[in-house]
Amino acid sequence: MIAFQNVSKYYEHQSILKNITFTIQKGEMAFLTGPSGAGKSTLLKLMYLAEWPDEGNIVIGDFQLQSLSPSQIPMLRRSIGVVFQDFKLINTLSVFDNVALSLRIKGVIEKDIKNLVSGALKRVHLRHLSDSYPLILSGGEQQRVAIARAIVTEPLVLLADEPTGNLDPNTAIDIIKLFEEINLQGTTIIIATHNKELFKNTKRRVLKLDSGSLIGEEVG
Ligand SMILES: Nc1ncnc2c1ncn2[C@@H]1O[C@H](COP(=O)(O)OP(=O)(O)OP(=O)(O)O)[C@@H](O)[C@H]1O
Repeated sequence: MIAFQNVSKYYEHQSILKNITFTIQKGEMAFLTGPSGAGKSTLLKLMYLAEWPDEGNIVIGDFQLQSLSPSQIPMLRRSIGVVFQDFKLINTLSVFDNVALSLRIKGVIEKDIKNLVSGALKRVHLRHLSDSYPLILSGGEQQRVAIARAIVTEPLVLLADEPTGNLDPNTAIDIIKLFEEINLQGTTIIIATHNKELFKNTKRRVLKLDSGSLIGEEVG
């Protein structure tokens, strides 16, 4: 499903990711861990095309990144959902409208938007907050809205970059349980975190990154 083959990335001639090779199976939920500055965010950025590799090959589903045509780039971006530490919600839009935004940009008709957004909010257990605005929600609730926004387009892959970094430990575990539920419904998920507590006892693969190199993997 996802394959990195000898991928390297440089910023200003400095090597940030070094010869990275790994695969993630379709339907897998895996963690990517390592200390601050190890390159976790950069590695995720290569998957959602915020950055491009300088060397090596990346395959995501049916897409080979090195031979993507310009018209395939938006198609690939649409098949990947991303969740960030700071939620990145639009505070002047309601929960419903935050989740609906990408569908509206795509031109989906309002009747379908209503069904899709309700479905996504149900999956994150937030339907009752549909008309609320982000700033009155707790951090955990805001992250659930961000997750609903990421899954409303039914992406093949959901990427999460330190998704619990702004949350207290119990809320963080609840968010990981939510990812588990979403994964059970078939979405491939990769969660980048430096927080070992998140993958302890999950029995999920944990890829370990240090100073830009994959130094091994373990089972959480
Ligand atoms: N746009 C950029 N230009 C130059 N250097 C960058 C850029 N983005 C990241 N870096 C450097 O690349 C290295 C890896 O950064 P990255 O954010 O991928 O690490 P990380 O493991 O996600 O760290 P953290 O957990 O602190 O977010 C760091 O040394 C960082 O300073």
